[in-house]
Amino acid sequence: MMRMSKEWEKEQQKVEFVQDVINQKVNHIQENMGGLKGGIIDLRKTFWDDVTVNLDEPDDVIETFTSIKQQAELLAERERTHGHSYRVLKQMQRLKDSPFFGRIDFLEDGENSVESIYIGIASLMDVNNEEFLIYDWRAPISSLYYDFSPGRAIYNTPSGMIEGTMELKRQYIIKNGVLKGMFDTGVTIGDSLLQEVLGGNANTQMKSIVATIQREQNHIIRNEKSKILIVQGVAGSGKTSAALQRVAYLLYRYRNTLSSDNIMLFSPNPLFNSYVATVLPELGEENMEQTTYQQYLKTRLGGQYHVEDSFLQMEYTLTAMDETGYETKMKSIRYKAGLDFKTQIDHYVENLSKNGLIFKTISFRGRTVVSAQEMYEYFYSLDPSISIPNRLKLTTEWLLKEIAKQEKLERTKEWVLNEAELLDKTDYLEAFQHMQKDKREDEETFDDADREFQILAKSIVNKHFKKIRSAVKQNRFLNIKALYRNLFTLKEPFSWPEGWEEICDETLKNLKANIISYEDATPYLYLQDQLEGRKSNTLIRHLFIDEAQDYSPFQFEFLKQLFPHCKMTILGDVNQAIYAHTIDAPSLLNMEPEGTEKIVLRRSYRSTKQIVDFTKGLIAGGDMIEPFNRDGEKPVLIEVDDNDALHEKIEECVGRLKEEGHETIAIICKTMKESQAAYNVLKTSLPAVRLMDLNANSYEKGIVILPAYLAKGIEFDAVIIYNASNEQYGREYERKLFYTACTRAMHELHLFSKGKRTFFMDEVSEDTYKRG
Ligand SMILES: Nc1ncnc2c1ncn2[C@@H]1O[C@H](COP(=O)(O)OP(=O)(O)OP(=O)(O)O)[C@@H](O)[C@H]1O
Repeated sequence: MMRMSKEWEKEQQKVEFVQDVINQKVNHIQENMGGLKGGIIDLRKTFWDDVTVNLDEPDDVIETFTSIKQQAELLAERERTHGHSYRVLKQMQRLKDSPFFGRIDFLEDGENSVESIYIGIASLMDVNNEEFLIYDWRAPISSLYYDFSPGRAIYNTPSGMIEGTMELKRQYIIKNGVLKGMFDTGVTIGDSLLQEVLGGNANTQMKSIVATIQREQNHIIRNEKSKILIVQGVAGSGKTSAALQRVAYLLYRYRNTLSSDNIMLFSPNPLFNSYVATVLPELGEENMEQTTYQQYLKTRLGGQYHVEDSFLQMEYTLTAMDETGYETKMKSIRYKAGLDFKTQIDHYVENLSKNGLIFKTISFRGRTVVSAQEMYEYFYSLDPSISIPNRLKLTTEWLLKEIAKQEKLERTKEWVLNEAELLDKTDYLEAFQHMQKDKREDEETFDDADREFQILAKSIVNKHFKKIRSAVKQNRFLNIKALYRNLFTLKEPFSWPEGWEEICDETLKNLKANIISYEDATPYLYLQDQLEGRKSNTLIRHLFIDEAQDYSPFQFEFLKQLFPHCKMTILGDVNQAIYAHTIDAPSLLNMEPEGTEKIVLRRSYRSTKQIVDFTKGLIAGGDMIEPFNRDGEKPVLIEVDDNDALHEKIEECVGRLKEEGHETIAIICKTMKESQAAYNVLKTSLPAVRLMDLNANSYEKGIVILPAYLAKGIEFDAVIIYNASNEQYGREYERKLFYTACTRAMHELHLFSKGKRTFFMDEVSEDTYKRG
């Protein structure tokens, strides 16, 4: 660091100069906004003064409506302008604290002066709006900062490549307008700023990384060409970070055509959603839509079934080994995750195109309106070359007509008369208003009492039929439940997976009880969409799938169908695949459909070199993982004999970690069951400890106990593996879960084991950890 040198002073002056400009601009905006705000308040107060309300004649009504509309538009326009100024103001305020984080001096070929480019989280022009004082980190020229060290350098602009020489690359730490640190980067010097950033405490909210984006991450962030971008990145390599900065980049690059509503992120759990929620707002952008796959399944199936939670499925697969039916469930999970099952469904649908669809009779007050048999005949009388979804549409139209006929007949029935007598005041009034409206349309005069009854009858019957009509419009006359069930009674299935009969029994039993297993939910919806037509989402134009290794090939195909016109960014790590359906299954990270580009990230930034050296020994192919050079203590393994000793040692360890200033400490267990048991004991001696459960959707600093699958994607200053024994982690299948848990640690990793430690450590070199 070049403390207090001349350069330092010059840069501090630059900070102050920029702040001055910001202040002038802020004042200017605030003055304008003050007026605008006053205007809006006045307009709201006097809204009705300028509106002419007259509802006597139809023409007057139209006029009134137009006048209200005009006034509302005026208000909306002013509010929009106000909103925009407000956002700019916020941006300025953010810039003021830390106006820039980087600088490059660039001599473009053919030019004779070097230009100093300062880079920050947003652009800033000088007071005359002529020159850039700060360039947005997403501007084309800023990519030089991320892609090159001093020397020859090149960047891409919409009008072509620009080449030149970078003479200086400098990084800054500026807090509250004061320059705190400054580093010049030579070709061989490591990233000092990154050291500084990574050395700090873990946060309960993810931070933006714009000041230190690494070259390979920049390729992900700025990729524009690929329809599908696949990122295989080792634990802690910045996949999630890259994904979020990429969202910010796309919003900037396509700011006229793309908004945050057009971007969606599938994340691993609700906790993760809150963990990443502040990154984009910090960069001055709105958050994209966020959901979990589970949430999506629940939205679509929750009304009809009890949908098994993916985490409960995981809990079962990790704890129920001794229960009967366990092997069948595991086989079922694997088969239903695969593309063979998808092909099975495709064949089934093909056959259904000829015969075999199952319909539900529509009845009203115990009588049949249209029978299932009639529907069947109508459907299959249609031209077989028309697709099933289109034939269903025609059937819907036909059904609506049949229902309308029935509805008319119903109006003279006895029950209608009875119901009319029981109507309360509001229903009566409603019907009466209808009558008034009808009267105007219809010039003939009626005896009012007679007419009144007719109208009432119509309205009563209409009300009852409304439900039927809406059900028909939603294709509820098609019996998807029965059709899915039938897949498990097929005499000649396309493929016979191992244990098929037991799988069928198990599935049918669940469906009968209105339970849909996690592994059935996707195939079920896929079948439904094949029959009813795809419910594709056209609003979303960029889809991000984080922790993609956890998706089955079937789920991925399904997602592709749901978002057909989308560009996709798929990020994950094959070594963190923790679901039963991912064992031996081809991961979508290994797939390369057409238009795919794949980027591999090998460098791990989260953990110290010592932790990475240890964790890389836990998995096959770990050698390719490169630690970022940041030092810390070696991981510690402590083997104890019994529970009492285990808890005593853990308590001691937590005490020490707290003393050392670690703010987020996680005691990671294998399952929720184990977490609960650990919590019950530890809560007396460590009163501050908290248990994170499935419903947790945010976390705070302190000591938490949680199962590994909930710790996915997030990080802690220190991680304690609650029981790394061979008894607890004794199946090959749990290796990746164990690896995932250990890689959550930034600074310290402590493994406790009741009895002998897991065999996953057999291959780990003894010099990468200490025994305590
Ligand atoms: N270029 C960078 N500059 C600063 N910090 C970085 C950078 N890249 C990654 N990090 C930090 O490394 C940590 C891990 O990043 P992130 O969570 O994005 O990785 P990941 O690949 O999604 O991890 P995992 O798969 O293990 O969940 C975070 O603290 C992040 O801020």
